[in-house]
Amino acid sequence: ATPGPSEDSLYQDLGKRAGIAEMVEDLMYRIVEDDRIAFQFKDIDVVQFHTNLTDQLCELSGGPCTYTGRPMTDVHDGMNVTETQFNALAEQLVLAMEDNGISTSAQNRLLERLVELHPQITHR
Ligand code: HEM
Repeated sequence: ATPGPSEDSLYQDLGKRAGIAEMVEDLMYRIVEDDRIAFQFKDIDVVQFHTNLTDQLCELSGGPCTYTGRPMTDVHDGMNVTETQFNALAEQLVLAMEDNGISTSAQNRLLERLVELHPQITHR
């Protein structure tokens, strides 16, 4: 879909695909240090996860990317992701964005779009 002006500006504010890739890398280091969620990620394909989450956030923010990973419901199926775990990941994402100098406004705009995915991720 053609991005509207506000979506396009979120993509810019996140530092385009390179900025998003950087913050996703930082997020991954944070995840393995967070006892609330690290266990869920112990067997993942790190490169695949990094590429797919970066593309997803790029597309979601209005950038010229296409997410080619699996549907969110399929990916998180059988993980029983709790509210606490979801919030822990969101918290680490905020801290990763903070580390990368992303404005509070851009952080909140991205979180708004991620909240829409919440039902597809938790309690599956
Ligand atoms: C905003 C919340 C979240 C988003 C946007 C998200 C998005 C994604 C994406 C894009 C992938 C890659 C899919 C693929 O490679 O096909 C993925 C994989 C994964 N996610 Fe999430 N996720 C979220 C929350 C969580 C939470 C809270 C957990 C657990 C605590 C979790 C656990 C995992 C695991 C373990 C994988 C790897 C699965 C595999 O490769 O088999 N996710 N997620």
